[in-house]
Order: sequence, then C-alpha cells, then structure tokens
Amino acid sequence: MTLTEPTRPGVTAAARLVVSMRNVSKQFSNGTLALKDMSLDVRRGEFLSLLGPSGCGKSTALRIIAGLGAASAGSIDWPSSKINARGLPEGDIGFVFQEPTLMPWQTVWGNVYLPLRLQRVSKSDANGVIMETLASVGLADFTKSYPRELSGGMKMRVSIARALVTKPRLLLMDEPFAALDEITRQRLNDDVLRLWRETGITVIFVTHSVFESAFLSNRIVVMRARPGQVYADLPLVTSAARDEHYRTSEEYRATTDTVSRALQEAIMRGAQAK
Ligand SMILES: Nc1ncnc2c1ncn2[C@@H]1O[C@H](COP(=O)(O)OP(=O)(O)OP(=O)(O)O)[C@@H](O)[C@H]1O
Repeated sequence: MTLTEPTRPGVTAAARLVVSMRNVSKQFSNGTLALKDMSLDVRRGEFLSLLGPSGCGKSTALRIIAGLGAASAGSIDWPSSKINARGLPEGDIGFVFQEPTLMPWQTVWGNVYLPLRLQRVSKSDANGVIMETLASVGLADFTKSYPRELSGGMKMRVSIARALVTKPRLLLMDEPFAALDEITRQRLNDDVLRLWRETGITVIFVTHSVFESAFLSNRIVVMRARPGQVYADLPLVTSAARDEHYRTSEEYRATTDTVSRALQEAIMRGAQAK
C-alpha cells in the first residue's frame, strides 16, 4: 500500500468536484461546538471514509452535507449539480442511516418505492427500477416480505436499495453496519464495494472502524475532536482487488497500521484540547 493518490480509474485531483465544504462550523443551541472551520472537497467517483473518535462530528458533517442540519458558518457548494430552492442537488443524494428506518407496515417493495412516491412517480412506472435495484442488493425474491420477516442485514439492504432507487450521484452512509455481526458486515462491505464499482457513484461513509475504512475506501479523512476538524487526509492506493485475499494480505495490514496511527494521533490531539 502506498499513500499517494486515489486508485479508482478516473479519480484524479482534476476529477470534478461533487461537493465542497468550506470553513464549515456548527455550534448547537446548547453551546457544543461540533465542527470548526471544516473544509473538504469530494470528487466524483471517490469512496471516502470519514473516520474519527466518537463525538468528533462525523455525523454532524454528513448531515450538513445532506441538508439535514444547517451549518452555523461556512458554505457547502455543489459545483457540478443543479441546485433546488433549499440549496441541495435534488434527487442527487441518497442517505443510509445507522438504523434501517423502514416502515413496518410496508413491504420491501413499498419501502423502496417511498422516494419515488415522494417524486410522484406512479407504481407502474416505478416497478422496473425498484425490481432492478432490489436485484442489485440481492433481494429480488423478497419484494413482498415485511421488515419483521427480515434479518438485520436484509433490512440494511432494503435501506441501501431505498437510497439508490433514485440513482443519486452521491451516497451518504452514516455508520450503516455498526450494529451488525462481523460476517454480515463483511458481506455488506463486499456488496457496497461492488455497487460502487458498477454504478460509478461517489460515496461518503462514516465509520469508527479502521478495518472497515481501510477495506472500502480510496480516501480516508481522519477527523479529530474538540473541535471537529479534518486531521489527516489519506489517499489509499492498493494493487490488489479488495476481496477475501486482500482481507488477510500484508498490504491490508500495512494500510490498517498507517490508518490506526493517524487515528491515534487525532485522538491524542482531541484529548490535549480538553
Ligand atoms: N442535536 C445536538 N445537540 C447538541 N449537541 C449535539 C447534537 N448532535 C450532536 N451533538 C454533539 O456534537 C458533537 C459531535 O456529534 P456527532 O454525532 O456529529 O459525532 P460523531 O463523530 O458522529 O460521533 P459518533 O461516532 O459517536 O456517532 C458531540 O459532542 C455531540 O454530543
């Protein structure tokens, strides 16, 4: 592993900016300064992990990018998207939360239909893309099931399908697999990587896990706390396909060592600032 430049073909420093955070700060009404002067440029096709200690502001940053919370200062720009009245690229963002947040009274099909229903797409017009998206996450045979009939991993697949059904250009994922067992988590990691490769989507993935971020990403942004800021920006290059062999390779071990060191430094900086 070399820490030089992003790997995926077409992702270069010159690739088009998807979203640009400039000097974003966030102070909550109780006085907590969650982010201070955070700047981050995300380029088309990146798989970027936001990694950092608990409370460093990862979710806050992701929610501000998604328009689910307002910044107290600074700006979010979408240089290559058409912007709606709320300052967001309508239909261009998919969001996956830590909890699958499915509607229990709706089937798998009905849950994935929701974003299209909100766009006033009829059921018959929506059916093709819903079935295609469910097949892409391995749920083609579960369209009529209800959430209570699904495992935790399957519920998360529904949540991912719901985020992808509008074919967004940017997928935001907030610790989506943190509550799952290790084997399910690895399977979903494999699936997300495959979807990323197949669709060319840009991903921002929030995680606590050095191992998960090192497996998935071609760029890891390590955050520090108090205040939440970018501490290190690590572009990853790997010569190997990210598969079962990679998980046990020397290259992966070396990457996780490097990322762990950066995370430890970020944690120490946060502690010194207490
Ligand atoms: N709605 C809120 N009101 C007040 N403080 C908040 C609110 N949401 C988050 N915070 C605080 O802002 C800081 C950053 O929180 P955030 O959830 O963004 O961190 P995080 O890095 O995602 O943490 P974790 O990894 O534990 O989910 C924390 O100190 C948190 O307590």
